[in-house]
Amino acid sequence: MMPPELENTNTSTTGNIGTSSIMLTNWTETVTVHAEPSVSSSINNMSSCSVQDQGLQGQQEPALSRSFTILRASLRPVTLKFADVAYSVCLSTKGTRFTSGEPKSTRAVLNGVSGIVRPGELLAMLGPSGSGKTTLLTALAGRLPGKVSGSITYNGQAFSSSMKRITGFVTQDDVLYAHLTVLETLTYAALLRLPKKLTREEKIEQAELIIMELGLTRCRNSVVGGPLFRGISGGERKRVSIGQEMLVNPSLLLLDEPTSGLDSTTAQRIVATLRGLARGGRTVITTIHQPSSRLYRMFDKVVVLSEGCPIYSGQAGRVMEYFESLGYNPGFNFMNPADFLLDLANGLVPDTRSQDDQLEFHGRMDHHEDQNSAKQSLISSYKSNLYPLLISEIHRNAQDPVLPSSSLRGNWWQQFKVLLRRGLQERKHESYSGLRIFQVMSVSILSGLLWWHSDTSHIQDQVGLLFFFSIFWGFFPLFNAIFAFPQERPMLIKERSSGMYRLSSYYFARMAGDLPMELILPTIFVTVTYWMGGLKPSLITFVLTLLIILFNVLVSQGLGLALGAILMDVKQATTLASVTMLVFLLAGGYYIQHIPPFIAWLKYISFSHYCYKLLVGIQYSATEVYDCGLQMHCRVMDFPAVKYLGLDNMLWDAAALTIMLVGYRVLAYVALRMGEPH
Ligand SMILES: Nc1ncnc2c1ncn2[C@@H]1O[C@H](COP(=O)(O)OP(=O)(O)OP(=O)(O)O)[C@@H](O)[C@H]1O
Repeated sequence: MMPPELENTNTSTTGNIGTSSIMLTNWTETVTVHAEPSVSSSINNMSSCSVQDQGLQGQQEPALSRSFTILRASLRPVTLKFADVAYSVCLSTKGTRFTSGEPKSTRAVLNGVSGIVRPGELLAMLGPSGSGKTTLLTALAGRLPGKVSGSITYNGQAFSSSMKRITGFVTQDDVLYAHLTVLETLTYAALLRLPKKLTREEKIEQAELIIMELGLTRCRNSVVGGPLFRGISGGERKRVSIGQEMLVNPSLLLLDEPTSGLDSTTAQRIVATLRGLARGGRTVITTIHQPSSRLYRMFDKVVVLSEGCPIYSGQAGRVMEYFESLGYNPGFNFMNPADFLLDLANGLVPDTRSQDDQLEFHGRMDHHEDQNSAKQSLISSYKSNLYPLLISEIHRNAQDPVLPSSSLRGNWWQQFKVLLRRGLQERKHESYSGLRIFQVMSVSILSGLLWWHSDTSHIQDQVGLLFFFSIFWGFFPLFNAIFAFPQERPMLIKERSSGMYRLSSYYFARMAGDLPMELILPTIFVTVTYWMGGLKPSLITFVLTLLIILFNVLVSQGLGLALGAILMDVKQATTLASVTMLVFLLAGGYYIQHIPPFIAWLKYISFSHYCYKLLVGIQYSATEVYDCGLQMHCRVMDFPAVKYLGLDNMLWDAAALTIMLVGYRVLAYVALRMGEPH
């Protein structure tokens, strides 16, 4: 038996591209492409066969030609080799009602998988559901948490940050911003990911080209949509996800089930596009569930998995020959090779004693023992026939070009600006929502009416209004900020895993993006309630009151961001925030003035306490008096609620708030950084 991998040792790169004239299917046209005779030359001459070029051929615009030249220069051929890849997951150790106290166990998800994919090749991973395709793909993308044993090399090197930047990874679930349109989604991706040598206009033009290339023109201005409101269709979402990765012109492109849920024509077009991308000098790997024979013919190589073990790894076109040589024959000629492979991976082997009788073949489906022994036999055939040759090929010292370290992204400031603009656009519905404005306005008018023109003769009421300011503007921003990071987590993981931007530029853009609304609403609130409530009619006191409340808002927002980033779970974070705010409310110094000493320290960790103290401190001067009954005047500073606060050293209170402002935000950043997958 001639092993499929070795028979074509040299054809995978040079042969496939070299001699054939390939048909590259575009969404709008079909172009015959003549490929070049070697990988290096195919890359140098990529303009003749790359996908982007098809759009360019018709347009010939100088800006596009320039951007294309830069993109072409940024393409680095990647030879991916993986040998004996194994991966296990820890199963739950908790004793449940069904598994009372079972000892800790692990489960092998991948076991000894090997293969080679070269630039110019499209490799498909096939196997039944749960056979480990996604796990293998994630491992090859350098994104699998935990220890992966065996070796995975990219041009002979381990996965690195420069490799990360030239790798595109399309996950099975589309992670996209719901409120952005297709054009906005791809434009922001282009602005963030394309080399800094390109101008802004050139980057936008690349996004337009991808839209044309993927047949998304009709829906370019439609919003993507999410679970709560409808947007573009599932197939269009999938194409937008693929487009986002295509935009970076990745040298290595990995896709998890890019065709699932699509009609056969759309699926065919997507695979044709992938094949076109491969022929442009890229290394493309995809998992696929049930490809039609039309699709199957477009793959160069396949890896077939059965319960995490390989039963085949090599040339797609030689698969039938290989299994026939082992004595497995589908029985009829027109069977889709993919169906045959999936049957084999499930242990459903045709009965060789009566090959014509397909009823017999399917009649054996229920025989688990037979299936298991068939799988074992296929795995051992792989080990004895394919594995040794594959391993010697993997270890053969081919001249794998070393990847130069690249820094293609824009600088920190550019990333910050793009992320800020994208964030503002995505969240404008939320930030400027009428409901939120109504909520704040109604509370401010209602409290203005309740405290209508209160004066110092009702000092208890006035102090109560100041306490209400500190508490309301402690709660409101805290609960808004809690959602920020848990909601964005999938997007953050996806984009950070591909090295799209720095965490700090994202973090500062997120904070800056939230600021306008976080500051405008309390400003309106305080302006309305302050003057309606009859507080000191002094412009300076009003401005200082406003500044203290805005400061309090920022501290409270920082605490919300930190809780969200640490727990990354909205439910847990809101529970903890409610308890915290309740403690701050009670320990703030308004409701209880005789707190037992052993718990009185609580007020020192409460930002509402400091805010309240500062508000009272600037509202009343040391000599101010109030009408305390029987036509007597008492000093405000002697009023029990004010006296308890001790207003002598307010600089310390301002310093405490400043420390909290910085501390909570640093904490949020550190939590985000530590929560990143390594
Ligand atoms: N973290 C994990 N914890 C427990 N089991 C896991 C974990 N990761 C993977 N598995 C198991 O490993 C097996 C392989 O999963 P994987 O998602 O790679 O399969 P797949 O072939 O991609 O399946 P599908 O085609 O249905 O997407 C599955 O049985 C899955 O339940």
